[in-house]
Amino acid sequence: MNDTLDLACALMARPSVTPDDAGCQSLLAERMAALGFAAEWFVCGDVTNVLITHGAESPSLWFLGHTDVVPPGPESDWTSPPFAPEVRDGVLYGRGACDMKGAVAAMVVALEDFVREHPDHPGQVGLLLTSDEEGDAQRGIREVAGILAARGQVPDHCLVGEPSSQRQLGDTVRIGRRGSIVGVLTVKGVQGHTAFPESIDNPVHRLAPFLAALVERRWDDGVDDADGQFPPTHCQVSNINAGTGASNVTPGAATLTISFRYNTHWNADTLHQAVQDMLADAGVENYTLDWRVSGEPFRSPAGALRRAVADAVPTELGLAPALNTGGGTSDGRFIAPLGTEVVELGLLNASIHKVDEYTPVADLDDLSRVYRRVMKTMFTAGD
Ligand SMILES: N[C@@H](CCC[C@H](NC(=O)CCC(=O)O)C(=O)O)C(=O)O
Ligand SMILES: [Zn+2]
Ligand SMILES: [Zn+2]
Repeated sequence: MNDTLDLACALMARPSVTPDDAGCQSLLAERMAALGFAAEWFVCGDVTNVLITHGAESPSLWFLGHTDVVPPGPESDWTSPPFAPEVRDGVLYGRGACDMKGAVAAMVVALEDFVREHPDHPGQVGLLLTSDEEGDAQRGIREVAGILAARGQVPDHCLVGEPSSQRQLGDTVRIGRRGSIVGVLTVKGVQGHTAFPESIDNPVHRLAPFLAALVERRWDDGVDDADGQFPPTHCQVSNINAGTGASNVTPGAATLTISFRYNTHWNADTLHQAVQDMLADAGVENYTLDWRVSGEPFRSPAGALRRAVADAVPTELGLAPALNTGGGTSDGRFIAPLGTEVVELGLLNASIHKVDEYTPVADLDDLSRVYRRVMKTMFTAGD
């Protein structure tokens, strides 16, 4: 019997593609109610959020996770069906295995074990879940954080379970995240016959010098200051679209999607301006440029949670984690601005969003033990 594995499988069997929670959160809330946890629901449109807590005082430590998963793509590409979790050679396969139903199961089992052992613990432990982390993230933790902040109900510490580990469970802990913005640039032109260049205006050709400059640009050298480090800012083209399909017709417009991951040298406004300046330098005039800000960079100052994690990982897993701000962004970006200490530790990230997503089965219990030790360190004298 492996409680963490069983619970991970029960969650993974529910096809909770964003924003559908598919009953994952009520499964957890009902199960944890048996140990005296209280649940508060935040249903925001088609997004389900829940805060499940035990204890009512300060200090508070909430785990933060999501029950939604990205779409699996064609099922025929998977070795076993994405929503029929399967263990092969000690590895659990299925959508959500590492991102992040496995970590949610580890959190729940850790919380249950901790409360069973310390029913009268000081402070508050909890679990905040959303079904809109993988989507546009408007009505998930962003909205709940606003509601809680208005009430003054802000956690002191928050442990996010996104898959931070690279090669070995616990080798990487996130202590902040870069900012993320997406720009959609549409360069306008005049469609026409390729044999008559004098009567056309090819937007792909207009785009080319800008694209070359964008790809070449070194935005900064990263940040290394008293508050910690950030990797360099970079920009990736994620989509480029133009053309009618015909080989002798020039397109009327070309569209480029660019994704910036940036450090504190920049903010959304300064990046917008920098891209507009580059467009002007490249002679691109007839265009539209729409931006979506996913989140500004954040770093969490060192506190009791970071110390507890930095102690729990070597104690339980026998290795010292690297502390960094790499990877994508996370829902921690909505919690950190409340003044909460945010630290992130989760499963291996090698297969996130991929076909045949997986996690080693042993990592589920190992992660749960780390989470439990963090609570013991923070709320009891430890063991
Ligand atoms: N869907 C939202 C937020 C996107 C968040 C996403 N985060 C990850 O993939 C986490 C990976 C990791 O743990 O490193 C991202 O960074 O794109 C949006 O688009 O705003
Ligand atoms: Zn995730
Ligand atoms: Zn994800």
